[in-house]
Amino acid sequence: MAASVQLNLRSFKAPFNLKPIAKQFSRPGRIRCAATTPTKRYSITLLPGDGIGPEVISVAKNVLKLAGSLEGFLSFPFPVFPLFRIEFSFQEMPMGGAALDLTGVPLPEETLSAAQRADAVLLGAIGGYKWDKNEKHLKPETGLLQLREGLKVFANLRPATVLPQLVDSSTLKKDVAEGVDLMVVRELTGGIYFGKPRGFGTNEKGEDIGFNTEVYSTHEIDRIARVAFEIARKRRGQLCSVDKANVLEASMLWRKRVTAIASEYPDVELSHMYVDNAAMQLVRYPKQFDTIVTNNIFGDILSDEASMITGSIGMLPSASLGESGPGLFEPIHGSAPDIAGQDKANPLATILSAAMLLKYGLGEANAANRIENAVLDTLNRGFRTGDIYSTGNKLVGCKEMGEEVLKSVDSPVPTAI
Ligand SMILES: NC(=O)c1ccc[n+]([C@@H]2O[C@H](COP(=O)([O-])OP(=O)(O)OC[C@H]3O[C@@H](n4cnc5c(N)ncnc54)[C@H](O)[C@@H]3O)[C@@H](O)[C@H]2O)c1
Ligand SMILES: CC(C)[C@H](C(=O)O)[C@@H](O)C(=O)O
Repeated sequence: MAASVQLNLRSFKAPFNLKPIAKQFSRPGRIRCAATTPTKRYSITLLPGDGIGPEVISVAKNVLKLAGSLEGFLSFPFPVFPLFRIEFSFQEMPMGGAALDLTGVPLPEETLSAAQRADAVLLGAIGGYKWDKNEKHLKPETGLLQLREGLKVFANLRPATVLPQLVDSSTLKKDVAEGVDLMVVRELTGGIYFGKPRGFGTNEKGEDIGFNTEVYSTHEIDRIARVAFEIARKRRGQLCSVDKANVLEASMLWRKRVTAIASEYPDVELSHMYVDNAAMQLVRYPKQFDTIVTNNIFGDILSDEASMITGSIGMLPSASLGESGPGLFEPIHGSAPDIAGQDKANPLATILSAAMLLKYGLGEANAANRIENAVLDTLNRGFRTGDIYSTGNKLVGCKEMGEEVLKSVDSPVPTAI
């Protein structure tokens, strides 16, 4: 099936539905579909990567498969029957350190072309101590940047929502963390990560230097600003643009263009904030933020900071979208080498990334909601990995957490209202 992956700005809304689960519909019985039942087929490229990447991807893949298989049933009036079926075909490809060990490069051509051909891409995480001293072009991280560039996914959405179930896991006081629901819109394919000139050299004193360039053009700022305004419009109508316009020329242009684009969105309230203040405000009073738009490097840092408000970096999903072509969906955390291979990773960020894949990548909002509700249900039933554990809950590993989410996906379908 052709990907439903165009950046459909009108369809953006907060990817996590926190409204109380009020209605419970019985899941339709298992029905053997007639051969004539229309089938939606989606090809998903899986990039497990390194460290905890394979652990969390294997869990998320099962959740995705099950959620897809439950779609297409019309449950009222009885008898139930399938209107359509969803089938996924998964292709697993090496990426990052795993690819370096296998092929000598962090993003083999075959991996990039499989990702480009897919309807959507789900990535675990890349990197690890083993490759930390590699030359730049042989670092796992370089492969990730090449992938984002190769897929042209310039808009990175990183929602940070404090779930009522996890408010005690936040490092912030309950009254500060409670109710936080923000979205960081990070520019992903420009700025200092990609700007030229860059490299190593020597200065006039003969000293070694390393240098990078923060550069943004008008069209790069305009397109990410429009994505952010569209998202803010679907949320609470407030957009805060974060920059360093008191010092950096690239930020001065950023602020000028975001202000200009604001005239297309009179219903959205725009504010500007310097990044140092934003970092402080995020821990002082995070509820003031609705949607944040910022450049590549500030978005990287602020979204990690925002993750701790929610309890753990193991909870935050992300979606990276371009104007066309497949989206890239990944948890915001890294390969966590300190806990890799120990069944300690929290798979929820990757499971929620799979939900974002369904919603933003394939337009399957119903299946996405099913997964989000299953995550809430699993937390309601008291299951916690170590990073979000608090007394009175049940401590589980990555695999068991995945099994519990599967049970919640497979149980009566909670419909959020
Ligand atoms: N998108 C990516 O693939 C990505 C993102 C960030 C970092 N990295 C890479 O990952 C490697 C490790 O980086 P780092 O240590 O700075 O960041 P990290 O996110 O891997 O880990 C930071 C801390 O958070 C914990 N953590 C992360 N994910 C977790 C999860 N799902 N469940 C429980 N705990 C979790 C880790 O155990 C660690 O203590 C580096 O090579 C880095 O470049 C990759
Ligand atoms: C691993 C690294 C290249 C990456 C980034 O800096 O974008 C990571 O920190 C992230 O946030 O996904």
